Amino acid sequence: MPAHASADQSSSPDPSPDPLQRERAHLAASRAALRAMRADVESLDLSDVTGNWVNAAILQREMSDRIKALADLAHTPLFFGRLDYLHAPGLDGAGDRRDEQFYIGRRHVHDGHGDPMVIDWRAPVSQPFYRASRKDPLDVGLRRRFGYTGGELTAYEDEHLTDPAELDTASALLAAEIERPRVGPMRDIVATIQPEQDEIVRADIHGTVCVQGAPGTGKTAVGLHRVAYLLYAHRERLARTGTLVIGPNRSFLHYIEQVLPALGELDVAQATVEELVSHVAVAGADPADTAVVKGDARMAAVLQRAVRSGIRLPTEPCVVVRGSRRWRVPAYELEELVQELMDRDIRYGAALAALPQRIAHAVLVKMENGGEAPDDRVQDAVARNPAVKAAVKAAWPAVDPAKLVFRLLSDPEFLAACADGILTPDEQRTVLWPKPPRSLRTAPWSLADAVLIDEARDLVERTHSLGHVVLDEAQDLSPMQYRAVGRRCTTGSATVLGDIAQGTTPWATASWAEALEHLGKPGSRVEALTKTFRVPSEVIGYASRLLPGIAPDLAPAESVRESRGALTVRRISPAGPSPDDSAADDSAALDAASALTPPAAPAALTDAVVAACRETLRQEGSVGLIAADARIPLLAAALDAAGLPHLDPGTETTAESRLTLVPATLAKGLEYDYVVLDEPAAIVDGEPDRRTGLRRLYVCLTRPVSGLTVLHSRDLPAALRV
Ligand SMILES: Nc1ncnc2c1ncn2[C@@H]1O[C@H](COP(=O)(O)OP(=O)(O)OP(=O)(O)O)[C@@H](O)[C@H]1O
Repeated sequence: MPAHASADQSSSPDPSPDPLQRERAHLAASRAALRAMRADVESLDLSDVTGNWVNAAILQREMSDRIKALADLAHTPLFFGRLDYLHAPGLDGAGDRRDEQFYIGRRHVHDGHGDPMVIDWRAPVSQPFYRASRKDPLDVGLRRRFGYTGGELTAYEDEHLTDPAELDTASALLAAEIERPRVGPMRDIVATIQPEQDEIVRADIHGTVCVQGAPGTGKTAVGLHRVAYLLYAHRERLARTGTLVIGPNRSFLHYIEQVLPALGELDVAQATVEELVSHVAVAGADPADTAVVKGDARMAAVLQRAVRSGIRLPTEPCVVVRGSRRWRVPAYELEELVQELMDRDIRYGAALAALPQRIAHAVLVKMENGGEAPDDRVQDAVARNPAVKAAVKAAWPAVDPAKLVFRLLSDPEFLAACADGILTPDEQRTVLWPKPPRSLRTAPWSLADAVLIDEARDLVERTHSLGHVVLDEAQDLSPMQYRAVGRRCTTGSATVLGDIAQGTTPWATASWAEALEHLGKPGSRVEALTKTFRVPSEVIGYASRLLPGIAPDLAPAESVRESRGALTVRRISPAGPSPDDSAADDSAALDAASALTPPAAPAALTDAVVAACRETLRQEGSVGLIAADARIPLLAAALDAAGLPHLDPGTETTAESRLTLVPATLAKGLEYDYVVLDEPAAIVDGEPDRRTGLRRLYVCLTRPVSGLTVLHSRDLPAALRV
């Protein structure tokens, strides 16, 4: 692929013979056009068009969003690619210009005549930028990628896809983008989306897509670009129905929250599962075995019974007195009405709202038979009659979801009645609170309890469903949590992203087929991403040694990074680092030696970790010190004592502050140029079982982009010793 980086600075009249100058001229003209578009919007006078203040406020907001979207961000290139078609393509998305050359960028820019200067990356005409290949050029003669330095267009790279003489070489610009040091929040990848990723980004909105991807294969990036794509392709529909991105915790959401705004999409909600089900304040945590049972899909059946447990078939008639007359609906007729509602597949609350109307209707029929001519207003009045209300209350009592779950968890007899044949007696004992709380307010609600309440709420009243939901780190959800997410997209679709090998909850899913079933999207397609953009080969090779033990069905990822990455595994003896301490394979010998020596004093390890952080900070980019949660306070104090400022994972790294101290349980989804990993054995021990511990370690080992330093005083897990 011919690459060009230098410009001929000659001042020849436009069009310049130097292609780079011509491209710069197009960039300057596009920027001017964007400024003009923005000025147009800013100068619109809304005073005539807005009939009332509500409309005015809405329009004003739309306008200010549009003005924001039209900002020319100095460090975000306006276009990053060019496609020269062999023939004029279908004009969909390209305005009415009958040209074969298109500049591809983050947003659409047109000139004063309405002719496109830059085409949105999501338009159909841009798609071949991501998909065209020598094998299938998709009518593209030339694909040009642009390189920028500090907002200046400084290079370009050409691929003549139909030229058999041109060699197929790797893109240096793509490699540079992948290798670029990471500081600050996650950034978009629009310029370098890969074909297999693009397939997922542009998948049809009607279907749910599940992506199994190894660490760093771009699952999160793909999910976010997919939302941006869907908002472009189905803007009106999704503006009505809404989109939501669900992530594992706030630090993670903070890390990704800039990506969609950078793509011009400001209106996407982001939440954790906990936030979705925040009907009660979560104050407690369940022991693992309790959480597993509470998260089991069988709990849905228990709740179904519990919600309906108060229904009673009437045995008394309902007598309505109106004026001087009494109307009597006999018990058998009421029973039929209740039975019919029980048989129908409608929400408990909808049936509760329908029953008084049904009874009132029965009264009205009797009135008509008695020679009266009642209208709808009479029916409403009868439905509100105290006798009808009392009959409804006796047959179909209102259900408060939180109270219901409270009762289930504190009343063994009620639980036994609802769980009979569904949960074993042992399981029932497991879910009961050891000491029933006094009141709803003082109950030690756990996240699993909040999910149960959410399920009960949905049985009473249908949960609002969105147009599209992206669920990241999906492997960690319990079946009941999948159901909670699933009911938020019953009428829409979902993008489910995860990695079975990174499942670190006791209820983590064993298979995507099962997860999709619980989500209510059985049989959805599952795609695999296997090329890691983050983790260098040396490091992914090392971490993948854990795979046979933690997810035997998964193949190791392949790294697309140019740099093999630096991997150092060092045992710290009580006296300090061992003399020979550079490469991974040293650890086996060192481990063998350690059988004779007592475990290293933690102080020596901590000193070595602080020294490694200081050393690593000499290089450009971000540094993450990842350690077992229990070791965080000690390490924080040691870093403070050494005068090394450090951040929490939720805080953005900046050029001045590049070191983040990361508890192992918060490392998921994050990445750093360099990772210093403290005492793997402590990370494994931090989890309730060994497999989960090793999975947590796998997550931690796969956070670095360029280098990994593992420091340990205790033995490494066997798979990592050789
Ligand atoms: N096509 C691409 N071009 C350039 N960079 C990419 C591309 N795809 C992914 N990346 C980069 O690779 C890194 C990992 O991506 P991402 O975090 O989305 O992976 P992931 O699969 O969600 O990882 P994990 O499972 O570890 O959470 C990010 O820095 C992302 O920007």
